[in-house]
Amino acid sequence: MKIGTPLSPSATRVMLLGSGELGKEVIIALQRLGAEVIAVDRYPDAPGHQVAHRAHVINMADGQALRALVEQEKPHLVVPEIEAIATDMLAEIEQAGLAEVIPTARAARLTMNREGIRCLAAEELELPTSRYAFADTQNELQMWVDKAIGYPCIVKPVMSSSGKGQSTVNGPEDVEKAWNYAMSGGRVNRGRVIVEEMIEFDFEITLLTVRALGANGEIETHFCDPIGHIQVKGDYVESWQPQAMSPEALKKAQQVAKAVTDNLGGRGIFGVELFVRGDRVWFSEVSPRPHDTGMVTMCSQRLSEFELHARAILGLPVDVSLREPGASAVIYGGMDEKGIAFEGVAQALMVPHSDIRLFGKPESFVRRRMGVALANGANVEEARSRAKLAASLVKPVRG
Ligand SMILES: Nc1ncnc2c1ncn2[C@@H]1O[C@H](COP(=O)(O)OP(=O)(O)OP(=O)(O)O)[C@@H](O)[C@H]1O
Ligand SMILES: NCC(=O)N[C@@H]1O[C@H](COP(=O)([O-])[O-])[C@@H](O)[C@H]1O
Ligand SMILES: [Mg+2]
Repeated sequence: MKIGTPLSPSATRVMLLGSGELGKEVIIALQRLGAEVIAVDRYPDAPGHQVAHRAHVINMADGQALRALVEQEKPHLVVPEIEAIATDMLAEIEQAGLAEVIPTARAARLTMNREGIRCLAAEELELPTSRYAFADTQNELQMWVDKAIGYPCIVKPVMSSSGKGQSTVNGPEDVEKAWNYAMSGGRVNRGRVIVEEMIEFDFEITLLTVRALGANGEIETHFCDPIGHIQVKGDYVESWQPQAMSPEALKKAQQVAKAVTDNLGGRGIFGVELFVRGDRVWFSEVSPRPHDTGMVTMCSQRLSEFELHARAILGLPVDVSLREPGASAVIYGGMDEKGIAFEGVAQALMVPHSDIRLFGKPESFVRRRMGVALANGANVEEARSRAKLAASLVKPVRG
């Protein structure tokens, strides 16, 4: 990979597929390393569009539109930032040698559908996961719950993220509602769900795992310190780093992460989601890209997960060391409105060792993530309370 100045023939050209809050930070990190970056998303003025060299709006699930744009822009690297992409076309693009897909087109395909990654992890790699089954109808769902999964359990569309369409089923009376909710919340209406046994975990973590070129030119695997997080309705609201865990559980978590990321291959960062109880560890899912809970690394690590991704994909050395304990807390839109404003920013920034990131999304929804508060502390508890306080002081108002 060549490092040049943007628009020069030696610059590495990178196309981000998805340009939300995570992509925006990857774009900035890439540009700081001399890359030329093209941001693509489904709507105009997405956060990453606002900082990239060029911006495009297309339906990324439309394979032909995707290929046409890749042929037009001729990126060296195509970097998926969301799951809902025409992954068959990514494979064609990779096969035809039009661009390198990060980390690989196969990783993007396997992780966009819960069925792909769950079967790989549980059946092929034999990693510990919750019990699970797939269903195409409400009757089939009920049958699997009765026969194999039991109550309580969790129902999710096979293609969804950030908790969309996900619900907990506590008894037979909840099954119909969960089925209907999954049908309305799936990304592509495939009419298929996964039902999972509810794991009673002590805590859950994201283990950021980086595959990067080492000094000898071979891929090396690096683990960041575990990130603890809290999810509400399947969407993250708070995260912190480091999450304390037993040496045994940490070892198992790293083994699981290594097995999954070795199999998926390529270069870049992965967010490996794991449930932990005592010394037991269950694999939940993996993002072959920066993870929302990893936004905490903007204040807790020497290099954020975005800088690590940028370095790894450009073939540069990485450093996953922790700088100091940190935490993040989400700022939601709280209203359905275009062009909102924020009050209380000054008050939020008066919280010691705090910072905020407002993503610049042009439209707010009640549960849309519009920003995040970050904070450091002498320990995770102090960082968490500061981040939560700072987030609570930022008040979205009608613009
Ligand atoms: N089998 C399970 N047992 C216990 N909790 C679960 C289970 N499955 C999901 N959860 C809870 O729901 C959260 C979201 O689930 P999951 O990660 O599968 O959804 P998602 O929509 O892919 O989320 P994201 O895209 O934000 O990662 C988990 O982080 C966890 O808190
Ligand atoms: N859990 C996945 C995740 O956090 N993805 C992040 O959210 C954006 C979409 O936000 P939007 O739905 O508000 O447009 C994505 O582009 C990505 O940055
Ligand atoms: Mg998840």
